[in-house]
Amino acid sequence: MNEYDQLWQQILNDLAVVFSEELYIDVFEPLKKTHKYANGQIFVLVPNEFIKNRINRFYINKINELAEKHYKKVIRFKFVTEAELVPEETLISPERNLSIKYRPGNLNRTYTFDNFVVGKSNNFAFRMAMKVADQPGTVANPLYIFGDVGLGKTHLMQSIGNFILDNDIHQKIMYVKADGFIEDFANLLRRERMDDFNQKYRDIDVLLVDDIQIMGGATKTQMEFFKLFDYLYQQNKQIVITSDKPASDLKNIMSRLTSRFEVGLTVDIQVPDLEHRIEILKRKLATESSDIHDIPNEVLEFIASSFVTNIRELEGALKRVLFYCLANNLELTVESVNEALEPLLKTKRKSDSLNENNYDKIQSVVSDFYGITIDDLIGKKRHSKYILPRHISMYIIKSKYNIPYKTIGSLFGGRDHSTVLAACEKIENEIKQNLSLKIAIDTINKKIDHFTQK
Ligand SMILES: Nc1ncnc2c1ncn2[C@@H]1O[C@H](COP(=O)(O)OP(=O)(O)OP(=O)(O)O)[C@@H](O)[C@H]1O
Repeated sequence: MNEYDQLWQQILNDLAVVFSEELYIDVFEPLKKTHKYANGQIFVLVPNEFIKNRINRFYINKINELAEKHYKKVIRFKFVTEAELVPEETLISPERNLSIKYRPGNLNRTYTFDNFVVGKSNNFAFRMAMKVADQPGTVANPLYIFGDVGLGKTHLMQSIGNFILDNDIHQKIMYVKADGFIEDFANLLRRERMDDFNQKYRDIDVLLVDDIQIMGGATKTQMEFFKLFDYLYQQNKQIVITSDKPASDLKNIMSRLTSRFEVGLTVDIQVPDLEHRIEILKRKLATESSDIHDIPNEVLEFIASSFVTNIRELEGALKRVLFYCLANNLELTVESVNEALEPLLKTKRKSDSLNENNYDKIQSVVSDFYGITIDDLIGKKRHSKYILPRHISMYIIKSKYNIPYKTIGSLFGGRDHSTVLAACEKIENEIKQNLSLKIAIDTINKKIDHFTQK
């Protein structure tokens, strides 16, 4: 018996106690085995629509609650009839010629909830994404996911699409990067093929738009996107958007759009801590097709400590280590891994130390400009003569280097993510209304450019 059948058996035992014998025999007894497991869902085959509807209407919440109790992880049960198990391939027209990796709607099938490693930094985002996928269009619309580069926004967004498609293969999902949308819209203007455009974007159930910040400045595209957004929203079609910043921070995106983004639910993904990064490495290692499936802990720790802020880089480092050690027949030790990663680490060290020097320079230019000491700039004093320069320095570091808010916080005496985020937002908003502040920051920026280019 596999683990999903075991879990189902435990749930059946509980259901037999919770419900009357008559009901149990009618509804649950025929459902002996699970059919398959995919992307966080266990499928159970039911004999007919009647039983399926009965379970979905009255018992599904209890079943999922028991599943979480026994399994200790988020998992869902899905009850399907034989007729619903149409193989996906039969629904794809041959001319679409989709590769094995991609599914209808431009979805990358490798991005699933299953292989998304959950930790403190992404737990809330993950849970909300699961809820949205479970009940598209009803729980949170739009779902707005933001976070720094390479932290799993696309992965989570596409997991939603894959989950919905696993549930109902007839759902029409459309995943698009914002630049793809801009291009489609430009083609539409050139060829005046509004019907094609509308069919692609309006005749859908779920819209997933990645990296919305790229739409900044593309005013006509934004106007078209605004119309599309309203059209889908009015019909309760689920919309999911990702971005590298909160909606209120988006530059050159019209406010009627950003305010729409804020109507739903905003979740963020932070930089994972060391333990979480090691867990990600372990899970990636298990799926790598290399012969190496076991790496000493100290080696994993070494890799995870060297690549902190971007999971894409972390994955790349692991791949390089595996190839390098296999090709050179090396044992996986910290020394050989260091050797394998040396070229990557060298470039990283160079750019990190350049940037670190530049953060110092920014702090020193700002404190000079306002006639305060660096200690007061980064310290805890709450007087306004220190607070404004402190906030300005944080804002300038974020806008120049786009490093995580938490990292900026560490440059200012260990302040947390939300303090830095609030400071950056405050300055960003004030610049719009306060001309003298804008002039001051322009002047500071010129001085910084002068020093950092030396
Ligand atoms: N929690 C996670 N568990 C497993 N893999 C992850 C996780 N987070 C990110 N990844 C992996 O890291 C890589 C980068 O993730 P993804 O492309 O989703 O990041 P992103 O935030 O969308 O980046 P960008 O801002 O560049 O668009 C992907 O291969 C993804 O599978």
